[in-house]
Amino acid sequence: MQSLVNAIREHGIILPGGILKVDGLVNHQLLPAVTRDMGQQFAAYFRPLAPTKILTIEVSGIAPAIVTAIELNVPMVYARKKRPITMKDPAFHAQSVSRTKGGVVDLFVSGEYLGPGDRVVVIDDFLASGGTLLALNGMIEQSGATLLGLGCVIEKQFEGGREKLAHLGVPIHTLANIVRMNEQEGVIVESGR
Ligand SMILES: O=P(O)(O)OC[C@H]1O[C@H](OP(=O)(O)OP(=O)(O)O)[C@H](O)[C@@H]1O
Ligand SMILES: O=c1[nH]c(=O)c2nc[nH]c2[nH]1
Repeated sequence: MQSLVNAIREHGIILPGGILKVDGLVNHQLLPAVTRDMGQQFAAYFRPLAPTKILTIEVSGIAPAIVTAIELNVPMVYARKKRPITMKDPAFHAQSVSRTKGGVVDLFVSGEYLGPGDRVVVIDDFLASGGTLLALNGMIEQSGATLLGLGCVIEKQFEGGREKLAHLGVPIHTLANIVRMNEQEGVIVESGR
């Protein structure tokens, strides 16, 4: 997705620990044209699979997930990191590691909004180690829903997450791919795959 690649080149900053700061377009500020394009790209890719629901995780997955859900005209559900008193049983639970805040994070999805009839596409902002997508898949399995595919805005190819998700046997679609990044070369980014 060329508009995204251009925005990463313009806004992306390499931080210690292999973190790419893209707060200017994904994680803090959102750009309307680029965000709208994300939804159109994901929708075009996943529409033939006939999903009935988009699943993501708060907070940075919500924007790309909702624009995709709007394009596909299906509901979007986001996993919550703290269980609210409004969430009744059954609720599905998993854990992931927060890459930008550190520590283990609890994830909760209510059985009211995810269940055996659902055909689910998961959308998130980053595919890095793949741990977060595995955690989301764990909740899909608990619910009895069917995982159809995984979509992420930015893939960090050098972290190998795609390989760790291959056993799920579903298509993985990303919109921009960070091939590598370092002080000497900067951010080497290409369109996703
Ligand atoms: O493939 P992984 O190694 O699991 O990394 C990807 C996850 O890391 C980030 O979560 P984080 O909790 O840092 O950020 P957020 O609160 O901005 O969503 C990002 O939003 C993804 O969900
Ligand atoms: O802002 C972010 N930058 C990253 O490099 C990253 N990797 C996983 N999650 C991430 N979030």
